[in-house]
Amino acid sequence: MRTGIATVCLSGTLKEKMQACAIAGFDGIEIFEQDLVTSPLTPEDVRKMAADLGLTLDLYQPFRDFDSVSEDLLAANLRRAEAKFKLMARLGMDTILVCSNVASASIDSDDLRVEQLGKLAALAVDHGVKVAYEALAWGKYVNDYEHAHKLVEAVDHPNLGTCLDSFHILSRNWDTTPIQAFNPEKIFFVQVADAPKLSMDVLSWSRHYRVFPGEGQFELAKFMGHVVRAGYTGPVSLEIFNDVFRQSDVERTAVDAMRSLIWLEEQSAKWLEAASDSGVGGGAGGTATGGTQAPGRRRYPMELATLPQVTEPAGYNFAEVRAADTKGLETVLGQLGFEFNGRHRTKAVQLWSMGHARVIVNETAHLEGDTSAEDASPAIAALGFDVDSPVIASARAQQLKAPAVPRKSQANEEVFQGFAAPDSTEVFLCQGTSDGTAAWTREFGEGLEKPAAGPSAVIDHVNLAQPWQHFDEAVLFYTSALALEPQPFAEVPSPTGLIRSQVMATGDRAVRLVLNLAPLNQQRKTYQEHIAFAVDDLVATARDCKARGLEFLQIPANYYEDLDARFGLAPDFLATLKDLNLLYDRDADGEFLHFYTATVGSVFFEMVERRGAYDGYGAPNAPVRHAVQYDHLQHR
Ligand SMILES: O=C(O)c1ccc(O)c(O)c1
Ligand SMILES: [Mg+2]
Repeated sequence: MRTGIATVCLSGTLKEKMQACAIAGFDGIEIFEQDLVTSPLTPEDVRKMAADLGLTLDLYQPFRDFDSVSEDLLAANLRRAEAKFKLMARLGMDTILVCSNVASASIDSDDLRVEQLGKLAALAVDHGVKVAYEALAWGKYVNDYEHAHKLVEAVDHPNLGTCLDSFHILSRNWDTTPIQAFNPEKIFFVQVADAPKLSMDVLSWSRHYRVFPGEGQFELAKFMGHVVRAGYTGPVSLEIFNDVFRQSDVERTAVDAMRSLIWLEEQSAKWLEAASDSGVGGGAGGTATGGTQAPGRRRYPMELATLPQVTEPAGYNFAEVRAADTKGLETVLGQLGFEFNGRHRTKAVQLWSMGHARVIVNETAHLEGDTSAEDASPAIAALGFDVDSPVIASARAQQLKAPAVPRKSQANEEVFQGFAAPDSTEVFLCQGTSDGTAAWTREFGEGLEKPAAGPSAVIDHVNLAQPWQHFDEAVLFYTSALALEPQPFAEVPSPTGLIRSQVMATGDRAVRLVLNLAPLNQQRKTYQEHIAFAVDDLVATARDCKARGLEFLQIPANYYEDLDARFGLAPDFLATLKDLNLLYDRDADGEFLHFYTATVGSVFFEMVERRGAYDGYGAPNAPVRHAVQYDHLQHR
């Protein structure tokens, strides 16, 4: 699959954008007109720079408001087009995107459009240009890709084809199945964009909320499957208008973009395989030679590369918290009922466990070198996940451009494969055992081969605060590299604003990772993150914790009045909840009891009990937690 990206996706100057695209490994780019118009580079400079960087210049865009106009306007539009065709010759580009008219269209006649697009195609021949006509979702008369394609077919000119843009198609809920019957020679270009499903006008949605594939909710693998079945072999190019990407670090965004295409390529191949297995659709493609598909699979002209295959992780192996001064953490873990299992033979780390929940306390400060007080305070540094094959999972992550973080180790010590997540949390790939133990724990203290005695517990979920500019990147990262499935996101009110909360989970919920968008204007170090442990009997656990002197997050009395109003709880039970600062939720699936500890550095802990098939996180209680924590921060 040939990869591309429109310069409009990225921040910086045209030169910076082009360099970032080359570094990220794109085959080609779309030049968004404004990036050229505002650039000090001559078209010849751009052409040379692209050649030097190994980038093809695949599409010049956009050319607006051409069709459906009066005679006078058509003449002006053709003159305008000719100027762009000449410019393209200097750039060494041969394809231009013409989008359907949104502004000056005054005549609703397909016959007229066929005539006018025919004139444009005839002019294009003289300049060696190909015109890719795109139906904008908000086009005045042409806003449906099948309509645009029908016009192209009617013109029937070798220099006129269509541009398929997944956003315009999927935002309108158009069925993509007809694409597979398109003549591939008439598909001049394919643009892919994902988006969260929002209910708003489609223009604003498109201009501000597009995201890279895998970061939104569109069925892009299916869209691509239909494109591949048609027999299309041209570039698959990202065109993402997004307010955040446009102000984020350009090289980093380009890598995020590339990751999304690598992932989409794999997902498209999988979709095709599954669809042919289940006999879904037929399609026009499938006669071609070449391709990297495994034997037995249907072959298509577009080659789709695959990745090392991973299944979802089986569970958390450990969570690691790092602090220069570990006293506060040790105290809280002890009060929660964790057992200290000793220090590592060679590293400055401690192991604490409770049932199958393992917490590593790393005694080295967060950053090496000059460490500020905040960097030295406790923070979640790493997560270990049980996977079938750490080597395969690591290979996959690295092919998805995740930076590797090899863990230093000595002879006879388990070597963890690891990589850095977008928020710099280290993700380690471990091999769990069926009884829930971990072999590496023998490297600690006296040797710990069986789970510690005491209450059974597991890591229920981990909640990581994500810097605002990396949130979408993180969703794609955990989806693509770790096979976690994004759940519908929620917005939680807090005193510092609405906090976007996105659960990433395995199908069996053995791994639940909650990504919270940290409020604006806060440094990473002041984000609060937490690890939640599930126990069988929360009330008993809370009583034990209280007896050991644990500092609970204090829940306001108003909360319990509201709880009683909503659920009509038995007075004894309500009194117990209130006495122990427990929170409660209930839905059709079951009940949820939980409590939080006070915060140490930027970390706090949660204990939960899930009753029945309760699958949530006590969402109605989250605003209470945020408000109390905010209050504490103000007074500390
Ligand atoms: O928002 C727009 O105007 C616009 C322009 C060009 C495109 O290819 C597109 O998909 C949207
Ligand atoms: Mg487009």
